[in-house]
Amino acid sequence: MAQVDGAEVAQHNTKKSCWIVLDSRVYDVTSFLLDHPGGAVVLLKNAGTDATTEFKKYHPLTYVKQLPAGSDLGPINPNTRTKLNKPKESTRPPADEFEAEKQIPHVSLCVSCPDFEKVAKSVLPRKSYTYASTSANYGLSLKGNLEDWGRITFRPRILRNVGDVDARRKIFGYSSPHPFYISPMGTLGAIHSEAELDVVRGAVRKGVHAVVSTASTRSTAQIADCHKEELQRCKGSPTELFFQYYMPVDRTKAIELIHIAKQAGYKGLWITVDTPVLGKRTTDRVLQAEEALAVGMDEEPASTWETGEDNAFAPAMGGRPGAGQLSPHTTWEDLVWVRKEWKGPIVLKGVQCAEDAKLALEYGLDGILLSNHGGRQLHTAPSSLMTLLEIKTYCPEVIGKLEIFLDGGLRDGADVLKALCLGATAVGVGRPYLYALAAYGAKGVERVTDILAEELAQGMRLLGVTSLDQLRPEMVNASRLLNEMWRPDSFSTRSKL
Ligand code: HEM
Ligand SMILES: Cc1cc2nc3c(=O)[nH]c(=O)nc-3n(C[C@H](O)[C@H](O)[C@H](O)COP(=O)(O)O)c2cc1C
Repeated sequence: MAQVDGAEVAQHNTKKSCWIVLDSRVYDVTSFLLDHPGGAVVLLKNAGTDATTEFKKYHPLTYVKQLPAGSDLGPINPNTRTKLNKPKESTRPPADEFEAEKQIPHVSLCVSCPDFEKVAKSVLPRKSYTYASTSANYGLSLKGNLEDWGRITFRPRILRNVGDVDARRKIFGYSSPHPFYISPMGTLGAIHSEAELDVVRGAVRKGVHAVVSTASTRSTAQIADCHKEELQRCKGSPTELFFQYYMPVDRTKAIELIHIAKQAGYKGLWITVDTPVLGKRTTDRVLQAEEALAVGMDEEPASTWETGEDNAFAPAMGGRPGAGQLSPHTTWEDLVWVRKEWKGPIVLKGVQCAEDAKLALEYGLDGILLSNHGGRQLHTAPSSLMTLLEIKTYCPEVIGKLEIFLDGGLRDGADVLKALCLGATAVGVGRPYLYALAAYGAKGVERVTDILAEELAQGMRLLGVTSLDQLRPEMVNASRLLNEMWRPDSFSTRSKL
């Protein structure tokens, strides 16, 4: 294929004709503009430029294979690179690229989880911070998640010899010094240049387990390799990786993804079930509209999958579902074929009522994660604590038979303790790890783990226990939440519970 001149590429910088250079090849992405799950604006901002660096923040280079046939126009003539346009800089690069440590507080000054958000906000590009912090509609699910932990109080016991405490917990037989794990979060390349790799490094150094997102920036195999390498360095670390699964629409791809996760050695499949379509990420929408206007477009039209039609796929950064990752058609019956493909433990991520917890047991699942996706999906969804109380009230048998996980709004070791008192196996922590990654990379991930572990151990002592097995429901007062818990009433059809 003939080489393409940089000056010619530079001229194709509009929505009528948009060319970009990726990894030394020129691509005509005009017909792809409205199909790009990340939106047309980001491509237009990079029109006529070498977008490789920007592209690699979000995608593996293999993504270019998804472009329509005929998009590859050939290699760029290396002598004409200087004639390319320069990318339009509208945001600061991620923190690690501008020597963040010189400009931000020392990591030891972050002493509680909420401290990391303040630092992250000051170093992240606005788009990335918006992506991380956004929640559904006008934010009540997120607010409920954060507040409900404070609405349960402890009933501590005294004089119990609490000199030594042991906070070890097993998730499906895999032991960790910590009863919490790192929740899966997609597109971490927008947060830190090392993305999921630094999450894994930090996790291994502290022995905390992690669940890796389908929508990760780095490939499943890269992340698994990084895990192995870090384990070599930190001999004896018990950290295991589990895989968060967004089910692709296409069955062949869906099975292929399960096999990729199996091949990479992930120990469990966390199937996300609270996202048949993407929630309304309001602040993201505002930002997208602003960006569209900045490059001379009216508000960007929603793609067909964004409006929840047939080919709805996985949520990605910025409130747009990403092609090929998420099926809105999934039903309980799909779990039957998934089980044939995946022999290890399976967890349903996003159970939000007692009826579904019971169904999960009937369908032979191994665990359930009570979660409303960090308040990013259904507006005014129940907090995971509320769902746990429902389960304890209406189908307590589920608790001994399935491993029970909770996530959403956990910001303190004491929150972890409350969940465990009420019967949780372990809990997931999301944004605090993401914000810490943004500001401090792997060091931040380590620091969050240390903070939670210290708060937890201290909480155990002050509560009067020395091991997690001693935690009991009567050690907390959940009356306020119980008062508000759902009850079958005359409006309900006969409950199956
Ligand atoms: C060349 C072919 C490209 C393909 C096939 C592609 C594909 C995708 C897909 C599938 C997603 C959804 C999330 C994911 O799966 O990771 C996405 C999101 C995104 N892409 Fe691309 N992409 C391409 C080019 C680019 C380029 C050149 C840039 C930047 C220079 C870019 C920036 C982004 C961003 C920022 C998002 C997330 C944005 C949001 O959700 O608001 N992409 N892209
Ligand atoms: C930025 C961000 C990205 C996320 N990406 C995913 C994802 O790819 N898959 C998924 O199942 N959950 C995803 N979640 C939800 C988390 O796994 C988890 O349920 C939630 O963050 C827990 O709440 P917390 O952030 O308040 O701790 C994401 C959450 C955030 C904040």
